Amino acid sequence: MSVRISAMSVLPPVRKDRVIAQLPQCFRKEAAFHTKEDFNNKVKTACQEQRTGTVGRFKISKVIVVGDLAVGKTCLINRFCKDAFDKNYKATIGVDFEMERFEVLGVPFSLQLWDTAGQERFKCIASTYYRGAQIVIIAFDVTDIASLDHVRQWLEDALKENDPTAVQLFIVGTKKDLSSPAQYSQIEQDALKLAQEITAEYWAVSSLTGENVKEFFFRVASLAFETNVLAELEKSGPRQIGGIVRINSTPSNVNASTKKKQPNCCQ
Ligand SMILES: Nc1nc2c(ncn2[C@@H]2O[C@H](COP(=O)(O)OP(=O)(O)OP(=O)(O)O)[C@@H](O)[C@H]2O)c(=O)[nH]1
Ligand SMILES: [Mg+2]
Repeated sequence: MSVRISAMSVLPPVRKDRVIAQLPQCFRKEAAFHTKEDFNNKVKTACQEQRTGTVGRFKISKVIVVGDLAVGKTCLINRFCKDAFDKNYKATIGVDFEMERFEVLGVPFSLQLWDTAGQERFKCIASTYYRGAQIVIIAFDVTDIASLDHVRQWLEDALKENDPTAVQLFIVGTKKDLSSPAQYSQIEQDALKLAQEITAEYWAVSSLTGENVKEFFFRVASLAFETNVLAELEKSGPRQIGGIVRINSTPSNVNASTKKKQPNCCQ
C-alpha cells in the first residue's frame, strides 16, 4: 500500500478524458442510485474548499465486476480502460485488475477495477478477491435471460465477502448491439424490476460499439466519489478543521455506505 501511495504522488496529471465536472445522469430513472441532477451541495463545497479528507489523497475505491462466464466483463473493462475490443473469448482465470484515475470536481479519485472470472472452476479463486469492494457491478448478457436470472446468486456471493450496507450496486446489461429493440425492451423490463428489488442502479452497454461504456464508468466513479466525500464529512462532522462549522452535518441524501464504516483490508 505504501508503495502505491508514493507512486501516486509522482504520477502524471489525470488524463483529460477522465475529468468529471458535472454529475453524469443515470441511465433509467426507475432504477437509479439517485436521480439528482447535480452533485450534493455539501460535496461541491467541500471540493471547492479542499476539505475532502482522505478522498483525493490516498483513497482508492475497489470495484468488483462479477457475472456469468462470457457475459462480457473483460470486454467492458477493456473498452473503457484501453478503448479496445476483442471478439475472441479468452476466459479470465481468477482475476485481473486495472487502475483508473479520475478527477472529480477538481479532486483526484481512483477506482481499482477488479475483473473476475465467471467460469465455475475459477470462481473460488476469484471470490477471494471480492472483499473490500465499495462497488459491485453485476454483468449479464441482454441476449441471455439465464445470465439475468443468475444475478441474485452473484449478488449473494459478493455480499458474503462484504458489508451489504456499505456497497453500491450496479446491474449492467452487456452486448446491447446484439439485441433487437423489441428483444431488448423485453429483457429491460425484467432487469429494471430486479434492479429495484435489490436496490441496484441499472445500465445497458455495448463494448463492441462503446455505447454507454464511458457514461457508465463516469457514473460509477461519480457516485463512489460523492459517497466517499459525504462519509468523510460525516466522520469529521462539525469539528471539521479549516471548514465552516455545520450544526447539521447529516448529508441530505445519506445512503447505505455512509452509515457504517467497514474494515477494509484490501485498500
Ligand atoms: N457483440 C458483442 N460481443 C461482446 C460484447 N462484449 C463481449 N462480447 C463477446 O463475448 C465474449 C465474452 O467476452 P468476455 O469479456 O471475455 O467475457 P467475460 O465475462 O469476461 O468471461 P469470463 O472471463 O469467462 O468470466 C467474447 O467473445 C466477446 O468478444 C459486446 O458488447 N458485443
Ligand atoms: Mg473475463
